[in-house]
Amino acid sequence: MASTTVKQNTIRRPERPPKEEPTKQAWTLNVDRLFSDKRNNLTLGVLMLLLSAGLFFAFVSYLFNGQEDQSTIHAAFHTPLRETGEETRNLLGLVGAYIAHVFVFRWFGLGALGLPVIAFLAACKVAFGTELLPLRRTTKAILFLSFWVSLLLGYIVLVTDTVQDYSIWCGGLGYELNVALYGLIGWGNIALIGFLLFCFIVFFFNVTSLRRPSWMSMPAPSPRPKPAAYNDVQDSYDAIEEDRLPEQEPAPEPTAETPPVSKAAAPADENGRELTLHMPDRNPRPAPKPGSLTFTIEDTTHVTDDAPVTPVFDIEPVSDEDLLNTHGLYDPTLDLPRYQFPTAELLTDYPENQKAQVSADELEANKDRIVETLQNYGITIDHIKATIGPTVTLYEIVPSAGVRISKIKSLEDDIALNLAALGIRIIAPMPGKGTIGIEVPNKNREMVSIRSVMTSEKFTKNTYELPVVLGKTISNEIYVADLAKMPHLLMAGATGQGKSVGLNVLLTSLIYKKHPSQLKLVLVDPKKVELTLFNKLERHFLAKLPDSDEAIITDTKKVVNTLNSLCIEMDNRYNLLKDAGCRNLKEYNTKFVQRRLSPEKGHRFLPYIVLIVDELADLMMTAGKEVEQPIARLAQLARAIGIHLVVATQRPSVNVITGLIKANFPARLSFKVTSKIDSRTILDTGGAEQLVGMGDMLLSSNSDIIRLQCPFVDTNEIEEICDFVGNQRGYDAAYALPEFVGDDGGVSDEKDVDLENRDPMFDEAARLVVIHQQGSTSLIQRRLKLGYNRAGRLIDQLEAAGIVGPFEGSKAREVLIQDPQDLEERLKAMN
Ligand SMILES: Nc1ncnc2c1ncn2[C@@H]1O[C@H](COP(=O)(O)OP(=O)(O)OP(=O)(O)O)[C@@H](O)[C@H]1O
Repeated sequence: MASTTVKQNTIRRPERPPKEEPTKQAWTLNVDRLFSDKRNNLTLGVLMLLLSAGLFFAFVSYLFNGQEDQSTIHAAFHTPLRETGEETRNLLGLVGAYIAHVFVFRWFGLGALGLPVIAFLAACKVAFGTELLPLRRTTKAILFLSFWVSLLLGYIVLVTDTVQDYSIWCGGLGYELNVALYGLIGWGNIALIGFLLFCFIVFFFNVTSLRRPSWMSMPAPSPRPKPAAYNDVQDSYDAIEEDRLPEQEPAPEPTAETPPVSKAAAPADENGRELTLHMPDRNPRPAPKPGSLTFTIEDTTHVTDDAPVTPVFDIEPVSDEDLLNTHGLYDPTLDLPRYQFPTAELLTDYPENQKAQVSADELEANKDRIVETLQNYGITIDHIKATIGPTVTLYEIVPSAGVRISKIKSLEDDIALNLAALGIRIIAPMPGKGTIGIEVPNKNREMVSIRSVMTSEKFTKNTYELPVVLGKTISNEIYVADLAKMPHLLMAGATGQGKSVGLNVLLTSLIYKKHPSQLKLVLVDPKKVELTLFNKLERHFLAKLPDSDEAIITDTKKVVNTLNSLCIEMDNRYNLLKDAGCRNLKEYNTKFVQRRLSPEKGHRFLPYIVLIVDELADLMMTAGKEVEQPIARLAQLARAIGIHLVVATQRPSVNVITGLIKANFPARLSFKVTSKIDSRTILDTGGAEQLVGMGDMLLSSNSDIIRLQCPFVDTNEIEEICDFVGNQRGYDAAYALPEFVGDDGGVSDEKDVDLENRDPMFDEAARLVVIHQQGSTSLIQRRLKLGYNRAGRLIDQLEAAGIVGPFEGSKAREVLIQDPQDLEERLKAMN
């Protein structure tokens, strides 16, 4: 018998991470929570309202009584406060007088009145969540004007030598600056003050050119009634507004120097830059809100009384840089600016004693048995080392020189028998190391809580595109993968081994890391009960077919339609990427964020779409090829455009995981399966049948196989998370996938459309598609702010009226009328 020499037994216990200190992140979360409580907002808002009113009265009162109060304020520090207070004439007493003295007398004079206005607007926003005027922009304007008014009044006070009487009106700032400048440039002061105002207008309103206004060169045309059609066109063009930009940046009110221009549609030129169409407007009305609106003064010399009233389009390109300078980077999260990410507190904090408890005796006994067993088969060992994982302990052995690895592998069953434990897995050799690994399940295993992984730095600081926590490795490291890189995941496992928990963990990771504007989930659940809790995320994270009532797809027929609809979405996205000259979604979105892609050309921020199928076997049984083909197609092509698939099954047999599907899912994950054959089907190797269940799993990616313990997330934790997200303000509806007309038909036939009973928005929709030369439902939906169904009905009516062509799959419908004037005639005839 060969002698066994164990030179050194190293038993390493993984270090416990120190208990986490309350971090800065936790503090931020608390502050976020504070402001997510509407009662706090209301209280703070009302306090701010009172403050703004107080400032206003104090300032106005000071403008009139300030001079008398000045002596009281100076005396306040030398005489008892009560007496001084009684002498104060300010409506808000001594405190009001003092604050006003600083803001009005020392700084801005009359301009200080801007301050209570800013406070009032901010208070309305905090208390009622509404912006009477866009806060940031108005604040900038008011601050400038406060300073400028102080400067102008300072100049007037200086040149009229009335500082004794009127110094309060200009404030110290305006006066002193004028005094300083007067010594240097004398009368040039006023030119400088005027120039300051000019600079402000140029930058604030993004003025790029000064054109000669029409009233300088020709007499004003005599008033003449406009034909009805012209008015209609005008109204509906005005209704067609930029979707988002105006919400952030409102229009300047028209001034005397800037006759209002009505903004027609804004298509893009060949270079993808935005074009603004201006129409002469004879009835001055408030200017439309700007998206790409430029400060342009129209020359209407070509419009004479006799000329037919045809809208004249003046095309003014707005460069990407202008847009970027005016609006900054596009921020998709502004769709839901108040969205709060779910917090760690929603997850259960399990006590420490749930950690793996492997005693020294257990380790020693296992080691002795391994050594003994191997000895029985004539295998000698140089060295053995144990690493305790959450579920299993890995014994790494270095066999003596000359021992064949295949020999050890063939003894797998015997060693397992000797160790009297299920789930022995032998890894011979350990990849990248010259050792052989024997994994032995722990008697008491550790339950890896989802909270422990979600709060780990590895996850919180992770910057992957789609980070998913998969579990803990054998050496207790948290394993986070990037679903975007995987790029799809196939999951298998016999029933009750942890698949559903695994899917929940994956979804939780994504929801914890992504804003609803960045991620959409398509959930397919033929078992009908597994994913129901996620229903509450419908208006935040879910995507569905336009005509579908349920956000979670359970019906096989609908699954087929959804998969095909995703294929259309994929094709649409490829077209957008091609048009933008980008290779993948990340590049495309970066370009869009930098405002280098025009929404008018159909470009939009593209969220990631993750399709989750819980139970492929069911679908393959009922729909076979109808399901297999779109899944394979998506898996093959969709990686670059941000559509990722996670497909789970409890039956990893070859008629479910077909060659076609398998070939396109490089990353595969297996929980415990019932046979070695199943393990081979999913992982191309045995081992998964040896797992010990309850989330014990093997991940195969890039030809490596890693054993992981999946974290545990309970149903009530999922419920808490979904409530937390679902109770926040979301989108109006789930993300609409493109319509797909299956065999059963999805869009109504032309003959069903009753043109006598047209939608009230019919004319507007017609003008929109003609101006854009794009017959797309989503264009109508976006621009006219309609639901998908109504926009779909409108496009059917437009088709029936011969304005757009028939449905063409992923492409927008052809528009059959090119000239807006022809359209007006057609509409008139219809009316
Ligand atoms: N990661 C885990 N940690 C601890 N226990 C787990 C883990 N995953 C699953 N379990 C236990 O196993 C049970 C079954 O898990 P799960 O429902 O996920 O199985 P499944 O594979 O989805 O089964 P089915 O296919 O029948 O739906 C859970 O109720 C839980 O008690």
